[in-house]
Amino acid sequence: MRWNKFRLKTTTEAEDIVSSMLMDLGIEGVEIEDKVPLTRSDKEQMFVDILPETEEDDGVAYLSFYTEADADIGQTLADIRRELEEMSDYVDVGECLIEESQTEDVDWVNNWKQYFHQFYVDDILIIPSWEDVAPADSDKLVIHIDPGTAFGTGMHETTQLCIRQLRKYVTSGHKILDVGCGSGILGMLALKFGAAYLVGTDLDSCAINATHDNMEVNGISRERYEVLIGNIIDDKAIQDKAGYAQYDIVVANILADVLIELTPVIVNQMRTGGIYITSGIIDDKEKIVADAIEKAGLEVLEVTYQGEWVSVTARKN
Ligand SMILES: C[S@@+](CC[C@H](N)C(=O)[O-])C[C@H]1O[C@@H](n2cnc3c(N)ncnc32)[C@H](O)[C@@H]1O
Repeated sequence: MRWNKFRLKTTTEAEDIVSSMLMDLGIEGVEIEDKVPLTRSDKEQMFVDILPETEEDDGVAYLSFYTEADADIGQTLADIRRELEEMSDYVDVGECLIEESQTEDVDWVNNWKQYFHQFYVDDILIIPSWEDVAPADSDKLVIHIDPGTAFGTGMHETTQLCIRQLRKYVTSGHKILDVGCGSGILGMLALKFGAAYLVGTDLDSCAINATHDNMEVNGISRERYEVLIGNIIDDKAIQDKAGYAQYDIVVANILADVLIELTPVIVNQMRTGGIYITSGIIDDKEKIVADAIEKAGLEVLEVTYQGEWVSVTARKN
């Protein structure tokens, strides 16, 4: 099946109000292209720390939406033009040109799966939940994973750095806190390495279903873990739910700037002697993260590297 694509030229000033007008008229999703720099919270969700150089914001925004190729949207387009006309009395809606084109039917949510195949992190086999384990691998430590729309296939260098540190430091009976759990991959592996209980937390509500689904596929029962959604950095309710002075290991694979704010808070969740495993640190931010960790009273034990990414492991003495 093919789709019709409509691309409306407007302004960054009007993009939010025009998007919501399109949704009110029954358009189910709007793609926004503009040159407005990403906010800090955009970057945290997207896990990007260095951005390509972009052109300066010129105030122009393009809003695209799609309809089935045979849908008659003549009335909707007329309604959109009328609404834009009315809006132009109080906001600069720009040129309001609407270009129409045809596009392929691509399942954007699942398209990436064709590039995700089983792979090893040392001797751990990480396998998409839609692939089979070969008989020769049946004796291996296997993790089945489908991150859904959350982050965490295991392919990213920062995830692998954390996996190796968890393997090294988790011992039987440990209680683990996984901050920024995404697909649940790190907590799940910690449980496989012998941990007794896991609390995962993330800002992104997609992490809940992704973590539950992955735990189930890997045979981990709900009594062994829980997932909390919210920002543990400043949400006291999440901090209280996670509990204080009780984690043997806290793992956080999040961007450097978030780790700097997280560290002085999360130190309260750790028990004395507990280990803090961080990654998500691009190489030129190694020092500022290590400094923040020391400033929070932790002793840096190890710094490990993969590609341009860094992991810092520390202990609360
Ligand atoms: C790089 S992903 C890590 C996912 C997974 N743990 C892994 O290692 O593959 C970072 C995750 O941290 C989450 N995140 C960012 N800031 C956060 C915060 N303040 N509290 C909790 N989660 C946060 C993001 O939503 C994202 O899911």
